[in-house]
Amino acid sequence: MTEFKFGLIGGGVMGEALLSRLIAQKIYSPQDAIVSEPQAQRRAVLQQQYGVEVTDDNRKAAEVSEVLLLAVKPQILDAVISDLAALSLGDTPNPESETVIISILAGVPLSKLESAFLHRPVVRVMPNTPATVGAGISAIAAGKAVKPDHLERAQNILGAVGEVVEVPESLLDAVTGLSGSGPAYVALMVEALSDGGVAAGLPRAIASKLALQTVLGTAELLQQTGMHPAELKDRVTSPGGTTIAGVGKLEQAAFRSALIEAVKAACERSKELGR
Ligand SMILES: NC(=O)C1=CN([C@@H]2O[C@H](COP(=O)(O)OP(=O)(O)OC[C@H]3O[C@@H](n4cnc5c(N)ncnc54)[C@H](O)[C@@H]3O)[C@@H](O)[C@H]2O)C=CC1
Ligand SMILES: O=C(O)[C@@H]1CCC=N1
Repeated sequence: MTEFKFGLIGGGVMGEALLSRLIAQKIYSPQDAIVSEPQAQRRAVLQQQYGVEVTDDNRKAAEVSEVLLLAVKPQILDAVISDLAALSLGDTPNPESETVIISILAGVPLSKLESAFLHRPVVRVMPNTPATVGAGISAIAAGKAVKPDHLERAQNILGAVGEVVEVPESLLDAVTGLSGSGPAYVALMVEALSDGGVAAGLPRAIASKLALQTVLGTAELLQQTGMHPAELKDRVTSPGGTTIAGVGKLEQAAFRSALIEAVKAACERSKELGR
């Protein structure tokens, strides 16, 4: 039997985001990766695009993997667990050859995964879609059976797609509400800024370019200088000028409160999904 090293269960949006970067960064070669995905069309895309082996049999992927990444929706987890029930998953006294299970499922607690996978090493992770271009950020929490070698394997994988922070598991729902879901909030903002530019008379292509680069450049400036966002806002707002007129409108529309509430709502939904 072929020995794979990286098994992906669920070749959807986030699974592909991680897979694509791991292959591009040569963390795993296509021959060392296998994806289990029930949709034939998705299997064909993944096989064609990345040269990986594909299957519709979760057990096949799990059996041959040193790292098994679970990337299905939380609602599908029970089906996956029953597929993988009783698999030995590298059952060995040597922790180095034991399969590490990495779950990126929003909300699903380590305790559920550990009891389903017979106390195997499980790492719970919340990544985000900028992982596709190596600009992701993942928060990770290690399960009880995770040894340093296992954690290193998980960190190597996530480190290849962006930054990694370790947090207590109790904070992962909050992470989900902020950085896991955050790319959608930022994408809405870029789209709305572009719409604003069009409303003010700019051609769409120029408005979109200005909107995107403004978000990118502002993030870069804050990161490189370590400046507090409030200080940057103060620097941009000239007395009696244009920016304070715009900021006034944002405050009137409760822009900041909307973002705070969005993060809180997504955190709550993550908790619900885990119940
Ligand atoms: N999309 C995102 O930005 C992020 C998603 N996540 C988590 O990643 C997981 C997947 O989310 P998405 O990629 O957005 O969803 P998705 O729906 O794009 O991908 C899920 C994939 O799993 C496949 N699937 C369905 N049943 C299956 C089964 N029984 N066995 C194997 N595969 C099966 C589906 O066909 C689909 O391709 C979720 O648990 C989500 O919480 C985490 C961080 C960010
Ligand atoms: O929307 C979701 O449920 C997933 C988890 C974080 C981002 N996407």
